[in-house]
Amino acid sequence: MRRGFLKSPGALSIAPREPGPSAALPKAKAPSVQSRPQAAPGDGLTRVVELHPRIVCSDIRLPPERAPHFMYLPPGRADMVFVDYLENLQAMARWPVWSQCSPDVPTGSSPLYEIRGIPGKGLGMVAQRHLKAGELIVSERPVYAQRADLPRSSDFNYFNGLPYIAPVSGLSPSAQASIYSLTTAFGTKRHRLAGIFHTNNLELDITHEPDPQNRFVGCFPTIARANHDCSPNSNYYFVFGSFSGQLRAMRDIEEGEEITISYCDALAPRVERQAALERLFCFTCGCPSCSLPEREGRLSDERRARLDTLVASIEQPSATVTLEQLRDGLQYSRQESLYAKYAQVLFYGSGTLLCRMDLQNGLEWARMAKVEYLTLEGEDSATLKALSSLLPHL
Ligand SMILES: C[S@@+](CC[C@H](N)C(=O)[O-])C[C@H]1O[C@@H](n2cnc3c(N)ncnc32)[C@H](O)[C@@H]1O
Repeated sequence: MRRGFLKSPGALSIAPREPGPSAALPKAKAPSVQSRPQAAPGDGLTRVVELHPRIVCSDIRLPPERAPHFMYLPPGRADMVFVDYLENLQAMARWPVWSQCSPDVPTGSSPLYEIRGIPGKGLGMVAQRHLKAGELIVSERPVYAQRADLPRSSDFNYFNGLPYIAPVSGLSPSAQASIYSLTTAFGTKRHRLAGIFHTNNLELDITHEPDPQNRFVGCFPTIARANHDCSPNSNYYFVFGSFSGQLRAMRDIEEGEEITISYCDALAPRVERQAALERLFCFTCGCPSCSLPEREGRLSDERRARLDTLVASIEQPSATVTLEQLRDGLQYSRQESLYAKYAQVLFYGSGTLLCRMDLQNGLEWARMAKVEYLTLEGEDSATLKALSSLLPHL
């Protein structure tokens, strides 16, 4: 099995990403310690490997180089736990980011948003005042993070929760409370911790390699409260350098409006989006795009399908699309209120135009892409930085 080695913060991805699902806050009643699953079932299988920061082997039956280990951060505290191979955790422990800042576990309160009940959706985030496009709504470290595909013994599964019980049980009480306050979409079908992480984890862009075995996910207690919309108004972005998740308004959001992100492939047809949301998050999407009447719904699907084809094609350096087709892509993204796609069309479109020496349009599109990525991802945007270093004069 290929082992991805973590790079120090600062390694950048230039590939624009789609946001994934979200995470949550501790405000509401966290179950009492007594009602939480006890760590006992996994205890006989764990072994402390290092003390500062604390690294624990989670299954001593596996060869040490293949066994998942977990590490508590920042050193001396346990606000976050990371599950990965030992070698990667040891490399990560040396990152300077852990001493640069150690934000408290978020409390969920903010003048920008309120976490409250949303009919038919459980809790959600609601803007407490007008939020401007590009405004940072939440910035937080994950409380739990892991390599997505780790080898496990057959008795470590979703039903008994053994992959999660021991790592979570060593977290600080506030970090544990923030996890246990989150919702699970899977009821009794999965162990509560497995259900919570499967419902709330978001992708962490830790490496710049497009290698599926290097996928990482993490749980952000506040961002997790953002519900889904197929044309979301905010964007989740992982900032590798500070190891934090950020939620930003992609457009102006009115006071009282729900703050939403996308959990699925926004360009898939409506039936496919709905099937994926049912399967992965156990809800039926009733967002405005999914609630369009038959004819408008079909037109929306067509625009998204054309946008999908265009984006797939301009991601290739040898794309042969016309300026007219690129402009159509911008129009479809605007019509579907897909701001992340709008930025992607500008970014890849600028590359396509520059490649065929259309300097005037290519540079203008690159300039517009910078503006969009600043709005979507802020100044730490890897795409923004890549554009700035390639075209510093823009
Ligand atoms: C990451 S959580 C979002 C926060 C969650 N509503 C809560 O109470 O903590 C994902 C879960 O929220 C609910 N949810 C999210 N978006 C929804 C939507 N558009 N319609 C209905 N339920 C939704 C589903 O139960 C889903 O499994």
